[in-house]
Amino acid sequence: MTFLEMLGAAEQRNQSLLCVGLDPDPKRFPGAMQGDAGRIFDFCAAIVEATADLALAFKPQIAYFAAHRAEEQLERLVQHMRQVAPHVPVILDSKRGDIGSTAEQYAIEAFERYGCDAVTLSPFMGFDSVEPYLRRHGKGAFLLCRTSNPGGNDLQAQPLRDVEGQPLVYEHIARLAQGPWNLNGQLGLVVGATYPQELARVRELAPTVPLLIPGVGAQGGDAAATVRSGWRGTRNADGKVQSSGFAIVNSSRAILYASSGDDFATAARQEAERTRATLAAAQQE
Ligand SMILES: O=c1ccn([C@@H]2O[C@H](COP(=O)(O)O)[C@@H](O)[C@H]2O)c(=O)[nH]1
Repeated sequence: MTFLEMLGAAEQRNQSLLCVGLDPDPKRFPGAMQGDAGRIFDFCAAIVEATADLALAFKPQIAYFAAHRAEEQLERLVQHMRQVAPHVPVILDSKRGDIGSTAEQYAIEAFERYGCDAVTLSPFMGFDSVEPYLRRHGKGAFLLCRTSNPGGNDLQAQPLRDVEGQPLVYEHIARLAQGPWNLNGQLGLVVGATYPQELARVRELAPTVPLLIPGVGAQGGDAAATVRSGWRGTRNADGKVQSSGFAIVNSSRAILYASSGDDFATAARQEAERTRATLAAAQQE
């Protein structure tokens, strides 16, 4: 199964646009786990188990593992996801971007070492830095396009004077992903929920690629506006997904730390259910 086939199947099965982000910060762990980086696997596994039937995708952010020398726990976590949620694709958020020979190694890291289905990439170094991932049959890649942070506009909203029509940088990235760079048909874009107008513009320029959309929850992005701007699927009269719109709406901290008590997994499930329902309601509008 390709990444996009997995995504479509997960959307149907879990009736969800919600990506559960895994950003484990031991300082925020509950009770006896607090401050213990050796419990990263246990914390994340509990979240995965609690949300396996609610998630369209899982997105571990590699920095939260590497910072605590917990790469081996990330390996175990992805294996655990395959056991308890084999239908949910895993997107490694590592935002890699380097020359081709180094990119080959990063592709091995994402797809072989960790066994993920997709990876996030910076397009800043150009096509040859992205190509090694695109040569992987069925594997997904998401290019940073219009990111959710305030500084995203510093570079991404600059006009490209030498390119026809003088598009903004993020508009150019969207066109490349929709067209010439999309070698294996599995390329997508990262666009922040915090900028719904830019999200709508990216969707206009790249109507069929998957959009990974962080920024709802802790960053305050409007979940309903995100669906209106970024989702292009359809539902039948019963409300079931008919064709996938490939909007993958990520929330990390709001779900992970919904409670600081021993009920953290139950609270995470409730927050994931709430967010999934908000997204689903907007799909009916
Ligand atoms: O533009 C971007 C790209 C990536 N991220 C990542 O998504 C999550 C967001 O976490 P929240 O707790 O839901 O705010 C995090 O891993 C970021 O590294 C992003 O926020 N914006």
